[in-house]
Amino acid sequence: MFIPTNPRPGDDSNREDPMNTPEQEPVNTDQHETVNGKVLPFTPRPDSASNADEIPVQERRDLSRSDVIDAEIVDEEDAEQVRHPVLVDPPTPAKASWWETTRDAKIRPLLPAWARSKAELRDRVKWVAFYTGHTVAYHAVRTPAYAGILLLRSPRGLWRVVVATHRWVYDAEGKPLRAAAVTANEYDKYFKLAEVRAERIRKRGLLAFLTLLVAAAGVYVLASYSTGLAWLLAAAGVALLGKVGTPADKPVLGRAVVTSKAPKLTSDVVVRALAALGISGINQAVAKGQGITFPAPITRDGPGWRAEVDLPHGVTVTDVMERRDKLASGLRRPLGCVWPEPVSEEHAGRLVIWVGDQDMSKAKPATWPLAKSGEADLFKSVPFGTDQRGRPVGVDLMFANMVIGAMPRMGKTFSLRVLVLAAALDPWVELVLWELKGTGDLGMFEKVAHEYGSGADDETLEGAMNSLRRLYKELERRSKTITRIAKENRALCPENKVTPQLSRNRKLGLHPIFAAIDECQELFSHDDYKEEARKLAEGIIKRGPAMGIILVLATQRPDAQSLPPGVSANAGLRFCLRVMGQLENDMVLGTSSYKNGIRATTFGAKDKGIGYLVGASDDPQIVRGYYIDGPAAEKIVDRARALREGHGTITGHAAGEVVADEAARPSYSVIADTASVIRAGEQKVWSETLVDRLAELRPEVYGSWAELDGRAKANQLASALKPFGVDTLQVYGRTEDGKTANRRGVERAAVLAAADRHRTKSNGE
Ligand SMILES: Nc1ncnc2c1ncn2[C@@H]1O[C@H](COP(=O)(O)OP(=O)(O)OP(=O)(O)O)[C@@H](O)[C@H]1O
Repeated sequence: MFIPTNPRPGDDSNREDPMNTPEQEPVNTDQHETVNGKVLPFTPRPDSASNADEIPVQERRDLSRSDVIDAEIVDEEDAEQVRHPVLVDPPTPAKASWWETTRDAKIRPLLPAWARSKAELRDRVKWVAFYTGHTVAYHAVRTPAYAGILLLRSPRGLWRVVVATHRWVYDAEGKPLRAAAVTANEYDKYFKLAEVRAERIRKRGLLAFLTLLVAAAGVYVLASYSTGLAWLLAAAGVALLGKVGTPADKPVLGRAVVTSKAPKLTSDVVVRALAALGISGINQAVAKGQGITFPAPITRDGPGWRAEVDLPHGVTVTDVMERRDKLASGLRRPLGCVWPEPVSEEHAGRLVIWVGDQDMSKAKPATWPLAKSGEADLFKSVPFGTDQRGRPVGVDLMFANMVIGAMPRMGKTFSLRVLVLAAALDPWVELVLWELKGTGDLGMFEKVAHEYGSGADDETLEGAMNSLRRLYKELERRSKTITRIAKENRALCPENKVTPQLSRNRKLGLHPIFAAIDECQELFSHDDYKEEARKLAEGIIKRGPAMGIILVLATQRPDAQSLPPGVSANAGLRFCLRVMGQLENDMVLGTSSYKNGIRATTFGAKDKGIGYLVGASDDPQIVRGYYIDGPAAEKIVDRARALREGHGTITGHAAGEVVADEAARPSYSVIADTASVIRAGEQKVWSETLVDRLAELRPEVYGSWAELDGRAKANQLASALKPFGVDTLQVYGRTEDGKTANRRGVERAAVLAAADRHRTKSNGE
């Protein structure tokens, strides 16, 4: 299409009124023929343009009006440009070459998704093995019943065999033909058919007789050879006759596995369901018989069907997502099976509808990949749950904070527990855990937590506040350390934040800190603490991620009083299980989430542990957190404790210290610290080695010890441990360069026993 280059209003010099410019050059019509758009008659026709006076006045007015239809006024720079139209539509590009199109093409994977995922493949193999085993066992148990049924049905089978043989020998199939020949008085034909029949009876009779004879002789020979074989033959014969005598509608074998096949998803069903949503854009398009297209075939995808749909122009995926219940009704499937979602890399009208065979809440929960073995690394994604299709979903906790919100009893603590378990299985992570409901839901973590408290009383709240204060102060210390390192060696700290390498260097004290507060509303709505808690949490949530401090807040009352907006707005990860209203939904998932169709209000009472997870990937995901009950969590924590003992990272509460009030008490004890730095496999350790480790653990306390020489280090530790009843002794060992040496050291058992005594004493005080 062209833009007619109209003159500026009031610009007489450029005015292109045909009445005023009779001498104007005609436009080159050849150019019009070459373009692929609509040509506007923006100048007088060539044959008459040379003489405008020949155009009747009315026609000239019409022409000038038609010039501006569909047009846009553009600035012309000079009169020359006025005469030449400007192309609006770009010229049709030359066809892309094979090279260009294939280079941008989507490469389809060689193997289906289930064959590429180890977990899914293992799952399938397990299922096939279970299925086969179960089927065999099911039928084996019923063998006597099957034998009885076959025996009962064998006489009928024998009768059927006799009748069928008789009909075959006596040519029963030719009977209708012979009868027809008789009715039609076709004697020749009848005689021919009769001859054929006689011949058949002779041959078939002989064959039947010989077969019977051979079979009888065979059975007689085999039976006289062995009685066992005779019984076997008899049983096989009876079973065969029983099978023949079985009515078609009453099979002998029952069904070991009853499958309820989910209905197939077809394009008709999808279009019908979309048309029933009451979206005018879809309705208009469907009425015209166009508008909804399927860019890819509808396929099986995991345990369900996947349809990719291009919605009509102007209709967005959000329009559909916010009507999920209506879509489910249109598809005639339970709500928990229907999951519309956008495709972020495509346009806003590209919709994927995944329809599961089974309601998500009824599907068997997947096992947490770290449940039996393995360590976690918070610098990498940790397994959190599975999506609707059963695919694992992980979260990157490092450099993030998280908010978990839900109505009571919907799975908030269980979801938090999964994250704490992952953090516990990373031996370098310091755990700071406060459960302010007082039910002890996180009690199993006492063995590994640096700080722990459970309760709704003032003392526990004060403890939680102290933790926040400590973490807030820790931000300062860490930021100074990071700035110093970045100045000294940029390569060590390129992004001015904690790196895995820095976090492992215990001298720097930059190890990850995972702080979780369950039922955080107790702090944020407490009359005395709310202001300070808000300030501290906001500071930690904003600055903590870069410093390796992760704050996870869980609440069953996600409103402005319970979760200050400054805190919730800065959380990178959000998990919202069932909530009652738009306000709570947006509080946890972020402003406008509800409007955009991300609605945790659509979850039902049975959707425990299922929620919207935002921040873990480009698009919000529906995730069901792994289900790990109390006893299973206990076992995992035992493993985590052993792991931490091996790395010498049992500190604080787990090591028997009381770290509730930093200001009032010393936040360490040398016996607990010594116990924590002796590794699980070490029976005896040199004192100087322990002093070096203590200096790494708490540089501000033991740093000066590490500067002493070997003998002085041993003396220092000996006098520090003496009050706890731990004596030093001579220990044989090897130096770093492999030489044997006999130096002063301590016995692990003695240190652990003394630490235990100290802990009991402290708790009793
Ligand atoms: N991922 C899950 N899969 C299946 N069931 C779950 C899951 N998570 C939690 N549940 C069930 O939901 C129940 C409530 O969970 P949880 O104690 O975590 O709720 P909550 O939201 O913390 O409750 P409250 O607000 O009272 O603390 C559990 O007893 C458990 O049976």
